[in-house]
Amino acid sequence: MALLEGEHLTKRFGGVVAVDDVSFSIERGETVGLIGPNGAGKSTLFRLITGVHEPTKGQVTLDGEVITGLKPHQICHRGLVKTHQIVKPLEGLSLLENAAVGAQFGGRNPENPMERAHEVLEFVGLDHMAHDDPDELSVGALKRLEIARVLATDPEVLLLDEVAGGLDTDETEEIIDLIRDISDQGKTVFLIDHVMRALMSVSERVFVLDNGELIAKGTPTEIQNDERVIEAYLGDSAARDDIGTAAGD
Ligand SMILES: Nc1ncnc2c1ncn2[C@@H]1O[C@H](COP(=O)(O)OP(=O)(O)OP(=O)(O)O)[C@@H](O)[C@H]1O
Repeated sequence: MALLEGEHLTKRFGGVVAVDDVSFSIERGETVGLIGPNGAGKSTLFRLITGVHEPTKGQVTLDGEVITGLKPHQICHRGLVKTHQIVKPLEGLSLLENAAVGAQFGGRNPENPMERAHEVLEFVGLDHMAHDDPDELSVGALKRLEIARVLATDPEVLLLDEVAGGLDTDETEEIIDLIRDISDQGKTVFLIDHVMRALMSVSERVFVLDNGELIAKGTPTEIQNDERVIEAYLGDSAARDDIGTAAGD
């Protein structure tokens, strides 16, 4: 049975159909990438899954149970959590305290939040800075702190929203390795990223949204050679070049 399923998900904002009858399923332990041109509906689809938006139609099931209609914190307690695209650590709190807040309030096992916080900071390579102020962090370290924050909740499914965005080459490599480590722990990962090299190299399957519609699903190689996908990106030459380049990975 699929771990995460969307059935006929649709979201309208007035006259805009941001997500249009999208159905998908993701198996336990899979890493799946979600791509699409700007405005395709990727963030909206993630918000329908995490309970930030209610779908106009359709539903999401997690491990066979409908989660549509639940609040984001309730969905988090069921084991599905998303990183924020723009990382804003809690002001005045150390890295350790930021991660501990995730464990304490979002955690499925909230005992010993400080211990859990240390564990996840170590996992993302930041435990040596546990008592530092997040203000001092590089963009790459901030993204890793955000991943630590969600890992602290002990999720089964992680939705990663542009965790490779804005990173330099070395930081991108570190994030790719970190996503692989998360996947190696058996977690299920669904990620949006405009950094094609990162997304294509970690994803077992890729879904493509265009104008709210899911126009393709397949392995990275299938997606990079799919005519409809290439067509969808034709207006965006940088992304098209990225898709082509990533095909060599
Ligand atoms: N809260 C909202 N109210 C009204 N329209 C919205 C809202 N959120 C998204 N939209 C619209 O829905 C469409 C899909 O937007 P969305 O942000 O989901 O796309 P995206 O694929 O995540 O884009 P990007 O890659 O640029 O982040 C766009 O036309 C957007 O303007």
